[in-house]
Amino acid sequence: AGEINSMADFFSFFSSNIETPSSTAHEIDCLTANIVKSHRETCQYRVEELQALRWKVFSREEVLAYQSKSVEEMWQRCAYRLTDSIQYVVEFAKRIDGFLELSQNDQIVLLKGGSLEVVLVRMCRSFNPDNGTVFFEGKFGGTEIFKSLGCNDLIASIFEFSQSLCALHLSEQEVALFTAVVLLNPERACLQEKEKVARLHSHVDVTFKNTLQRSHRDTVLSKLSQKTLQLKSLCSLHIDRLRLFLELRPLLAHSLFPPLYHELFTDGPDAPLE
Ligand SMILES: CCS(=O)(=O)c1ccc([C@@H](NC(=O)Cc2ccccc2)C(=O)Nc2ccc(C(O)(C(F)(F)F)C(F)(F)F)cc2)cc1
Repeated sequence: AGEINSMADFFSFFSSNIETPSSTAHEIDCLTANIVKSHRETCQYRVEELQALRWKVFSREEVLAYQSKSVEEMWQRCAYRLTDSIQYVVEFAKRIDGFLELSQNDQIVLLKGGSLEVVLVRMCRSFNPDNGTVFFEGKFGGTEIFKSLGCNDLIASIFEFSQSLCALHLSEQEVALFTAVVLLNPERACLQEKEKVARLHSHVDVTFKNTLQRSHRDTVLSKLSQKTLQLKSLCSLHIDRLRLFLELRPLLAHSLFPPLYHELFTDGPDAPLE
């Protein structure tokens, strides 16, 4: 142990031995309120809006029209839609207390690694489990409208994932906390201040677990950890398919996709998120 021969030693000894105080119940309640508020402000469509639109299902003709579109056009439409949703996730992240205090690099690492995962979790709110349809370009359609993408396995897995997530009947508060936990993942590669992200993550994780336990939904907790693994593989499958698509069309890539989509999902030269 360091000898205390001077005031400097005393302060260095003393400061290195203060336990970082575990967050108080008050801090946790503030964080919960902040995350739920941030989600509500950036969720893109409210659940009530999406449910009120469920009756709007694509007609046979509209389905055929989608199926006769080129691969390029369908990829472009999905990329634009996803980029739209990702912008809202970026805004959600920026409103989480502590996120903007992370280094710019770490903010980008967390968004590159987690934004699509958060979109796919949020997307389950626009999924109708009764007829297996998702809200896309103004109406509800099944996997058949994405046929010309040429990724039926990816689409099928995304729909299955949405179906299984719907079965958990997550409340908006649970979606807010779960997506914050997914986003603030300290295990993302290349984080500069891993401990800082880990502290933020643990605060949200504790909050999320407390919320579920208080509402006697502990079983959901065990299912969600398995969902997180599925989410990881789903997103890497999505990104692999995108890369495959882009590699076959190097010229199209830049003209076809919005810049943010490109920055997040290809390893092109990194540019800071606007
Ligand atoms: C994610 C947040 S939320 O639940 O609020 C929310 C849900 C659905 C959409 C939906 N909004 C539109 O369509 C916009 C609009 C409306 C009217 C005319 C034209 C345009 C939308 O974007 N769906 C949608 C489904 C599926 C996809 C897949 O790419 C994926 F992989 F994500 F699931 C696809 F592969 F299934 F296509 C990608 C996108 C937006 C937000």
